Amino acid sequence: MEKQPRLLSSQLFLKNSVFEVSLNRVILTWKEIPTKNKRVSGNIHHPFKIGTSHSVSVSEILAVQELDLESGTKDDGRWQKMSQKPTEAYPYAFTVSYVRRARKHRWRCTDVTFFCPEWALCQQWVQTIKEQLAELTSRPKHLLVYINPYGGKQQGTCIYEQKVAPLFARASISTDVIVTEHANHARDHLRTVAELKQYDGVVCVGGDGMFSEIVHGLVSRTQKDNGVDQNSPEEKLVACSLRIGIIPAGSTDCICYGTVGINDPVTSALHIIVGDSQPMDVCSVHHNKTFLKYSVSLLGYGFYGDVLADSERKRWMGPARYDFSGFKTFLTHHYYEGTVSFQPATDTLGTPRDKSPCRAGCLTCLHNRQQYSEDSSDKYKTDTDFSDSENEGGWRVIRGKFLAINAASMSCACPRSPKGLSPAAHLADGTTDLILVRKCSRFNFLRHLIRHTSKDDQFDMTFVEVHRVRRFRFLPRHCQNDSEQDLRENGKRLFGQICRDHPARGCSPAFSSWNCDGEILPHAAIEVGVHCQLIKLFARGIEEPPVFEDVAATCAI
Ligand SMILES: Nc1ncnc2c1ncn2[C@@H]1O[C@H](COP(=O)(O)OP(=O)(O)OP(=O)(O)O)[C@@H](O)[C@H]1O
Repeated sequence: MEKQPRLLSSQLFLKNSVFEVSLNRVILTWKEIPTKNKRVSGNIHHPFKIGTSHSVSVSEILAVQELDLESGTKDDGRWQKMSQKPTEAYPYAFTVSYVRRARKHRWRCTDVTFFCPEWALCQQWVQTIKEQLAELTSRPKHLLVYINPYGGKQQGTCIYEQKVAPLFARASISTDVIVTEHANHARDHLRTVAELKQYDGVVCVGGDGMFSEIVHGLVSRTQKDNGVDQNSPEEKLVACSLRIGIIPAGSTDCICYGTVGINDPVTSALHIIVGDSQPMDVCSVHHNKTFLKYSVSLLGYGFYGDVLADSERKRWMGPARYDFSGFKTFLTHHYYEGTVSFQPATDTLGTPRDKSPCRAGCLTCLHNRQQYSEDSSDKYKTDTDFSDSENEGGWRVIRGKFLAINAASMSCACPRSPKGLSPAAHLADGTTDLILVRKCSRFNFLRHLIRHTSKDDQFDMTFVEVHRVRRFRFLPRHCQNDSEQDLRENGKRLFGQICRDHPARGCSPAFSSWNCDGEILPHAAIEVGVHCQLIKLFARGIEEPPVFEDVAATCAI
């Protein structure tokens, strides 16, 4: 890294020792100056403990504040007692609040207080650090916050007020807070009346459903403002300029887990404050040239659609409904016939079978984003006259009986399934991983499901195939010539008809439902296109754990 010129360097007092403290544009360091006694004993007994050195990246400093040693420190509008006694030689002090990495991707806010011999020096430090922070233009200053008071364990408001708002205040971020009053309140507000120009980002306090509302509101508003027709599947959508922050307060918080590595409100708040930016792909889902929904994580037909449809009918069971419906759906073992057509992602780095997952600063996403920009304009427009042959115009067509058809636009990892549905899927490479699970025995399907939680490759099975794609379509067998005015009615009719016609067939219904990021779609025949990096999150992707954490974990084993 290029050596940065020093902005300030002083000997300051901290925790009973004098430290050499220095600041450049990138880093603040403080290194203990060894005293004579310590040096002697250190050389003999603790050669590595002497002169302990700490450093913090300027981009991860939240705030700096001068302390009033007479009466305490003014923090978040409240006066607090000094925890450290000043010495006579160092009567002035300032506190730097910064991000400390804790275990398992957790971030915490830590304070360090430096004592200065002179008032002017103290002022100079505070001023210089403030100037450096002011130059970090990616940091938000004014945010629009939506809180779902009913998400997860109904703790959204409390989580925001107790854990997040004090951190925002400390970092001098102002907010306009809206507690939602009904479902789709946030989506509709964003889409219509929100004065977006005055904000640097939108924050949702809730779960994946609430995040989906924000995505729909923001993406729709951006298209409306730019005159883009969402109903046209071929239309290239305009990327949203505002970043989205997620404070996890839902039941699963899959998106937060997959973009930060942990569901922890304080960690997420700190990622927002430091102004992180993680682009994300968004899939648009259309039926019959009509826009249905956007999806950022999972589109699942068959198994995952059936589990969701069944669990929706059992809301009274609480979170246990997912286990119950999952088990029930596994036992029913329905398969669905249809045609899947897809446009494979060629010229892209990476495959769904890669061993390395998408991580912070992912080079695959960076490379594929460039590739996408270069060739998306023609690819998006050439396939409107798509025909149903085996390999036409770069499209592949597969007909069959499927237990599950899943499109994972990210790994879909969550605390329950840390690997996720497609462990090597990327957050922002302009593709989705299309996983086709063909009809097989219950035993084999169980083996496939179990592999999602083990180290074994869930795609290494004869009845499973996975393709990295830019677009795909699905047409259920029994409605290929159907206008599908009411899928569910047709499904019921066909289901009855098929059962009458083929009593020995096991009575698999003709249609499943699409599970679109946890919501049921009203149609089975859909067309899906991936829009590369359409949105940005206040996140940085999952960071590789520091080496010492790995070593510690290995030692623990
Ligand atoms: N004030 C409200 N009253 C009722 N429903 C709301 C309100 N605000 C938002 N919602 C809806 O509640 C649904 C669920 O919320 P949310 O995603 O926050 O929690 P969750 O479902 O418990 O978590 P997850 O989606 O992570 O499983 C969302 O789809 C959202 O549209």
